[in-house]
Amino acid sequence: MRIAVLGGGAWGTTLAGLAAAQDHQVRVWSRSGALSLGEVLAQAEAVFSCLPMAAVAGAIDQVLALGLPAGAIVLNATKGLDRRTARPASSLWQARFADHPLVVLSGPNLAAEIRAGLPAATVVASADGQAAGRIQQCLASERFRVYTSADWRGVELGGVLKNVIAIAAGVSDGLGLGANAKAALITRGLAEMIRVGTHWGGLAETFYGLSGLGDLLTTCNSPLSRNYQVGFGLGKGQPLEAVLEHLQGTAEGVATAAILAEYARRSALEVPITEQVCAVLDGLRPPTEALAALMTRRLREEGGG
Ligand SMILES: NC(=O)C1=CN([C@@H]2O[C@H](COP(=O)(O)OP(=O)(O)OC[C@H]3O[C@@H](n4cnc5c(N)ncnc54)[C@H](OP(=O)(O)O)[C@@H]3O)[C@@H](O)[C@H]2O)C=CC1
Ligand SMILES: O=C(CO)COP(=O)(O)O
Repeated sequence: MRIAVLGGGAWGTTLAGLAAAQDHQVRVWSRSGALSLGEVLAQAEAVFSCLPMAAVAGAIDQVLALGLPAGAIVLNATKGLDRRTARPASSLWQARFADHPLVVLSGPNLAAEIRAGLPAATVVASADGQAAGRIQQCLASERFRVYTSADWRGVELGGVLKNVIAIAAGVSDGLGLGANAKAALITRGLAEMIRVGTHWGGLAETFYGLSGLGDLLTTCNSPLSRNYQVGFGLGKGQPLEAVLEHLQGTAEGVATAAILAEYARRSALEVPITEQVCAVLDGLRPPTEALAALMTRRLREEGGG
């Protein structure tokens, strides 16, 4: 396949490497790269969008102005929410490229581990099963196992929503709260992800798969995760600005938490962990008080809803 990769960061270069290793023709567009967007898009059969969320709307405008080859598959690998619409990145692509098959790729995929040749699995999801199958064939290898799914909303939202819980898990470890606390946080975080994800049209069962629970476990447990690193720094008492200054790359959960909390307030959705993550990110509450607020919530029955 001829593949255009948008974004020369950690994830773009990693996906480009996986596709190139399967002998596909890959061209990467990044602002500092040698190729223009027009050169990268020319004759592309698939466009892999691996940009940070903040860059997606602008990139879509530029791609629209240049035009996409007919039938080219749009694959979204961004894990974030759009500040203006509170929708995930694939919605922005879908709104402007309705004639193109849309696929989302999401899973427990820390780029650094994949680049080091460690094994990983992911999910490619689409309403167009043929398009998902083409991407599956394109990327699958002995080191990268690719599953398909029809629940593209749920698959994408798993990757988006777990970033907020990963910040909370980092805070928990930064405070030294132990394994019991973190297990509780991850489990109740998954319930929160399912509450929001099903509200937005994902299937509950998808969140128990690789793109939900799988990615949640990876990012809540690995110091390689940028979102976890943000939380860990906050838990250690550092201000957000200082943590972000030293962070290598994008931590989408910081913006996602604020966008989700605002949306949840307007929609009467219960997102207690996200609310506390926001309060800590905004410097309104120290992590120990956020913990106390979660521990002293109204007592209730366990359950996802
Ligand atoms: N890293 C990972 O392990 C994974 C990341 N993701 C997701 O992929 C997305 C990208 O993450 P990642 O690659 O890690 O991020 P990085 O911070 O490593 O790289 C971001 C890339 O996007 C380019 N970029 C930044 N701003 C703009 C802009 N305004 N216009 C055009 N290009 C821009 C960057 O700059 P430049 O053009 O200067 O090169 C860089 O090439 C995120 O949504 C993340 O959640 C998903 C799975 C795994
Ligand atoms: O999404 C990821 C792994 O699946 C990457 O996580 P971070 O963005 O937190 O580094």
